[in-house]
Amino acid sequence: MRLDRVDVIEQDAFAWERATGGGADVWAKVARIVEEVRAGGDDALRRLTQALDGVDAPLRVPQEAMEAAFRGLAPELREALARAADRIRRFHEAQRPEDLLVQGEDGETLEMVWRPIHRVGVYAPGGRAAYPSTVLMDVIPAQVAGVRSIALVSPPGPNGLPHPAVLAAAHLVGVEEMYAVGGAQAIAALAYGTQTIRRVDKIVGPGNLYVATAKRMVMGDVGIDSIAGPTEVVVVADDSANPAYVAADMLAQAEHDVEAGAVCLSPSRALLERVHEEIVAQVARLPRAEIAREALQRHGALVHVRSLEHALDLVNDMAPEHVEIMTRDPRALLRHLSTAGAVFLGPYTPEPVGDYFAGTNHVLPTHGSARFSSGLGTIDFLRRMTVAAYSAETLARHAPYIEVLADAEALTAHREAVRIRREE
Ligand SMILES: NC(=O)c1ccc[n+]([C@@H]2O[C@H](COP(=O)([O-])OP(=O)(O)OC[C@H]3O[C@@H](n4cnc5c(N)ncnc54)[C@H](O)[C@@H]3O)[C@@H](O)[C@H]2O)c1
Ligand SMILES: N[C@H](CO)Cc1c[nH]c[nH+]1
Ligand SMILES: [Zn+2]
Repeated sequence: MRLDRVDVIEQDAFAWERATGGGADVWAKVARIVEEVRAGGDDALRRLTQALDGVDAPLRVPQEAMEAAFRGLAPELREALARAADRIRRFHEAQRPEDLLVQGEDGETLEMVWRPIHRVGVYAPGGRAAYPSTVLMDVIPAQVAGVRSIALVSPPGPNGLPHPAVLAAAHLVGVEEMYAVGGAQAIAALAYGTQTIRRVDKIVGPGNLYVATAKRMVMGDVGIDSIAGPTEVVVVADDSANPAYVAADMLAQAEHDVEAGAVCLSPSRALLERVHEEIVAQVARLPRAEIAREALQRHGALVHVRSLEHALDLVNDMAPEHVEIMTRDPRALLRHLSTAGAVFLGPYTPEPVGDYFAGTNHVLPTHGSARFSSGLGTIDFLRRMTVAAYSAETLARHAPYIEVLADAEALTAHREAVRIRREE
């Protein structure tokens, strides 16, 4: 999107310039970092932290540092974090899935039971901004699921420790294991382990392109939640929308990162022109104006669509992280919407309510990965197992069919494992 003149484009000309998801350069750089950590362990981690974060910091964050940061927190921030934590906990408790038991017609029982993952690594970003809210979003669902071992990583600031608000949030939710390391090197350490950091079973949490690319690279050796990279918002608005609200919400995501994306789709050209004016006026007042401007220039668009239905078709193709619907009847459009990380309905549900306080999770799939994955939730920290139990009578009833199927695959030992029991 251009900011120096009104820039509204037609639907047919729209191709979303979303963050590339890394590209060959980022992929190659991240591959080098991951290999360096695998081969060099703690020494490599500290070398990379020195090179990329400009500080040589001990890896383990002492418990006292978290406690001291919590004690030093401004009372209003402490209260806001505590209230947000309660709300996030309640919504994630409500997500706990039930075990399933099916009593089969031949006497067998078939179950599906949920078990927590043993050990998870969670990432809280800390490069361009500090994210204490992400500590809550990562850690609380893991605790609700019953995960026994949680390792939190976040990049160090100039004093060698993560930002005080991140440390304080970690103390608030009872984190016992934290490391001052960020970027791709932190993801590699969690995936493969070092002398200090024990490897985990799954890594969750958002981050910049380096973090998101590293998660893609280690996936398979370790579980990951989703590709939660640079943030994105698509606002679907009609002529009843307030252009100042639309602009404010686009800027709220654009200020995260030059790779962030912000798009408005509307059948009203007049609204889009007003949104453009508002963006130009509002961005100038932001401390992070430079980041927001660059993000909008790279990945921003105001798109004139044929109808609201067409707007939703486009959204379902884009599969963005966040969708806001600011129309006369937002709920009526919801049933046409299938593919987004999180949805915010109506003029009084700006996306930052979900970033901080509603109780829904702000760790969400980006770069089109909402096509196949969802935002972080309690279920991401659980595994399911099926359980089958037969009696002798049940086995006798099923054996003829199993034996025929085993013969068809020429797997004689399979047939014998069943037949041997029929002869008891
Ligand atoms: N999708 C989501 O759910 C979600 C939620 C919150 C935040 N986010 C995103 O998280 C990101 C936070 O980014 P950030 O940069 O502020 O913090 P970050 O912690 O993700 O990244 C900082 C780290 O990146 C590494 N790094 C920086 N430049 C590098 C380079 N040139 N080469 C190699 N490594 C480098 C450094 O190690 C640094 O510690 C933003 O893009 C934001 O939009 C996404
Ligand atoms: N909008 C970001 C991605 O969902 C999350 C966030 C954290 N703090 C502020 N915003
Ligand atoms: Zn945000």
